[in-house]
Amino acid sequence: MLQISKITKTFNPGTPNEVRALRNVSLTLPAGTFLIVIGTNGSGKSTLLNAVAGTFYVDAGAISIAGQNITRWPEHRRAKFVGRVFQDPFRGTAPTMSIAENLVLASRRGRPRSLGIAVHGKVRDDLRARIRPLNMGLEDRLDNPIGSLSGGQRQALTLLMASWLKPELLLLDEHTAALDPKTADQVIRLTHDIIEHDKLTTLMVTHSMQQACNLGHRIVMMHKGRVLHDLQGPERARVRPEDLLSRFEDVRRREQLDSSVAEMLTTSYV
Ligand SMILES: Nc1ncnc2c1ncn2[C@@H]1O[C@H](COP(=O)(O)OP(=O)(O)OP(=O)(O)O)[C@@H](O)[C@H]1O
Repeated sequence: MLQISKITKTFNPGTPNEVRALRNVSLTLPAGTFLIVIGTNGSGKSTLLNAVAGTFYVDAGAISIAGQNITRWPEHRRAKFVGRVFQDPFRGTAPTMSIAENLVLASRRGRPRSLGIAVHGKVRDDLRARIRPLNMGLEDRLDNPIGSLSGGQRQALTLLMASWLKPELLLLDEHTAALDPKTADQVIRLTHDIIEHDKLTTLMVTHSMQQACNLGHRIVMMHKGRVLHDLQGPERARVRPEDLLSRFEDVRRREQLDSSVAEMLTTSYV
């Protein structure tokens, strides 16, 4: 269960570069909920994920995971509960270490690193069995450095590693945006299978309305640091990509109207 209560985050407060990235955002995700986050550029989607992961502390409000208030926990302490995959396939893995070594480290998240990375015998067999379902032939390349893999192969492994220990929360930030369409589809199928199989509570940011409609249980649309729409139940079940696009169009029209009104007001006062 993830509970976000009235969180706010302002970057560069009191300066000309001030950005109110999150304004009083509240969300409750019962355990096992797969939430898709969509929204206009700069609406606060990544900031929301960063706030939950502990990249920074929020200015106000509270965040709890599995009943524990983690609002003031540093990022490394939250990492035990949170698995994460970024847009950039080059983040999240150690490029000079082998596939096997990376996987062993993922399987030990939150435990001392001084244990050494012995990868032989049964451990190798277990690793092979875990990565075979990716259907990328990586089970025969356990000793290859991760840096030698393609972006899609790396992203599939990063996803596997992030979900290895069945985290309380999985955060996916546009994790297929840098992949070609075929590889993106493959990683999305894998995403669906892992989340369904392990019933992981998940927040996934995407700009693809198709992905938003095909995946998950609930869709939140953000705009200017706020949750503008929260589609659940029958409303979520009915929604189509074109419906979501028309909601974006509404936002754009309202923005245009607001700026025209502001212009008119400014003009009439000069
Ligand atoms: N570390 C930071 N310092 C200053 N401003 C930031 C920082 N992180 C985000 N912002 C600003 O906060 C706002 C929200 O950014 P965020 O990255 O959360 O948007 P987003 O919805 O993920 O956008 P996009 O869809 O374009 O990736 C933006 O105006 C962004 O420039």
